[in-house]
Amino acid sequence: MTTAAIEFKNVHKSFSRKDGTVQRVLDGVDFAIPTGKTTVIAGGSGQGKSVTLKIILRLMSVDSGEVFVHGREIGGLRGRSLEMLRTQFGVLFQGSALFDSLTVFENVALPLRERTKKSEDEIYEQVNNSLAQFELEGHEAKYPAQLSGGMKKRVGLARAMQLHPSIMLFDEPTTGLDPVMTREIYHLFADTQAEFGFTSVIVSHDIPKVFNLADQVIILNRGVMDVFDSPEEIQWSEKPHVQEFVEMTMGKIYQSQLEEK
Ligand SMILES: Nc1ncnc2c1ncn2[C@@H]1O[C@H](COP(=O)(O)OP(=O)(O)OP(=O)(O)O)[C@@H](O)[C@H]1O
Repeated sequence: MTTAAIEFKNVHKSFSRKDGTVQRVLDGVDFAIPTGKTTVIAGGSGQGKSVTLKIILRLMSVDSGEVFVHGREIGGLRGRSLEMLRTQFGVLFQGSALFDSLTVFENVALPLRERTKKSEDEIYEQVNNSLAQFELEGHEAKYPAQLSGGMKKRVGLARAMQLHPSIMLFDEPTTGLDPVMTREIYHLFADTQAEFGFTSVIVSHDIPKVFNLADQVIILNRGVMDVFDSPEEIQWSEKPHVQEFVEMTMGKIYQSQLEEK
């Protein structure tokens, strides 16, 4: 059996509130994200999706339990080992996180300038190839404010791909996009993944659209995660916290299926 790209074993994470109470965000979570596949982590607002991503990147530590990336437990990593861990990830956040004062070219070139010893000629060639691949030719001198929402996502994706990550993390990647643009961006993710073969983890509220992409869906509700291989499996689950999630979201799924017809 191949090693999972990411694995959580009995992970707990709580926060102390000002009123002295404790908020349990992850309450003994177990899951494995298979290498080279697409996993969607879905859950309502405030259920701990972003916390999960921060734990994976070791931007946040766990209270107890273990987290493995490509079979290596990451809790004890420090300094250079932690840096090495993070270079395995490409990240695309909600707002694309582009630097407003940098052009498209400079934004995409940034990881190469900061993290590699490549010459300017090599950077020029690699970035231009990427811009062509992500259909951004002719826009290299533009600033983020001059781009559409979909173009910003493409620039963010091009930048995230520069160091050839083995795992891509997408945090609500289609926020602010209309349905047509959303579909285009998800196709682009799928095509890019097919070409580069990375493991894809998508955190999203956008349940109907992402289900089409997912090899596996993890539902996060009330501190518990459940893993499913298909939307049908989720729908027929008898677990109360999954049913609660289904009630909140499935109406939206049917609505979207009607709209597609
Ligand atoms: N550093 C922190 N200190 C205290 N509480 C935190 C911290 N980070 C997150 N939380 C709390 O943990 C809970 C989960 O937060 P998280 O951002 O992971 O939710 P989410 O599922 O990503 O929600 P959304 O979809 O709204 O972004 C929230 O109630 C949040 O207030």
